[in-house]
Amino acid sequence: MSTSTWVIKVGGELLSHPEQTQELMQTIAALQAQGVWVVLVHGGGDLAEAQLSANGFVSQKHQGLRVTPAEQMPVVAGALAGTANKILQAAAIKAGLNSLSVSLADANLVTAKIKDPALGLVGEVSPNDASLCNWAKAQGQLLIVSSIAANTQGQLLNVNADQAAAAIAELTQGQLLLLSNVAGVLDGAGELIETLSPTQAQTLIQQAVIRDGMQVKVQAAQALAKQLQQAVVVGSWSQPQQLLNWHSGQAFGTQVLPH
Ligand SMILES: Nc1ncnc2c1ncn2[C@@H]1O[C@H](COP(=O)(O)OP(=O)(O)O)[C@@H](O)[C@H]1O
Ligand SMILES: CC(=O)N[C@@H](CCC(=O)OP(=O)(O)O)C(=O)O
Repeated sequence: MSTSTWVIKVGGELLSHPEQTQELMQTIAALQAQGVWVVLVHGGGDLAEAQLSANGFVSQKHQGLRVTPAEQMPVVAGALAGTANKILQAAAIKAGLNSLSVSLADANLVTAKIKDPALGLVGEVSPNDASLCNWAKAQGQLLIVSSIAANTQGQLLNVNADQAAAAIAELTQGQLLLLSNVAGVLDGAGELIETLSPTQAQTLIQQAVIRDGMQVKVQAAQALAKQLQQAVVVGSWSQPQQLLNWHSGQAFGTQVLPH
């Protein structure tokens, strides 16, 4: 059986739904049995927000990205590379999956640099070394990846998890699925957009119909779709069964098209 690679990204809100988290892991086990190797990239924005607030910090977002001053980085790294990453690792173990939970800073997966000093320690990443991925794929190990990176100056960087997932999909030449707390990209009337071309996306962003975190998501999806010349799915994590249906050819969510 030939093995295909899927990079599935889940937004942090999933972590507040343990039953759905478990269902997702069971679905990943079923996909693996059908010859799909999965990398699970995760967010954890809600958790980071809660931990920052518990530590007396006020956190701000700029165009969907969390401004991350150096003094807030230990808390953000703890929430994302620690709590969120290991909650998912534990859920994978419960589902009987053989898995390894790491961050973008591990195994030279990516190179990272500061995106814009005005945003603090927010990182921008490019794919680098696929050795760990190749090994994990050969072993049939699920890889769980948090979006904490490090630059060559030894600074931890906070990377938007959709951008992290796009870099890992480029690294592995995998199919990217960005799963969030909404059915997909919605139009001005709140209806699901089934296919989204670059021109349509540009218009909807200009009209602020696509905004905040969804704008970052759509732009990451578009860049990757163009790079790999294949559609990227933006859908919901609430019905993991859709992933199995998708494997048998049934579309769900929004297909973000390369052209
Ligand atoms: N056009 C749109 N369609 C769907 N969601 C949108 C749109 N514009 C903005 N959003 C917001 O984007 C959110 C998803 O992005 P984000 O919060 O970053 O999710 P995640 O944490 O899952 O990556 C939605 O819950 C919604 O509030
Ligand atoms: C720079 C930046 O915005 N980093 C994000 C990383 C986590 C993330 O993207 O989480 P979700 O997928 O749950 O939104 C943050 O701190 O929230």
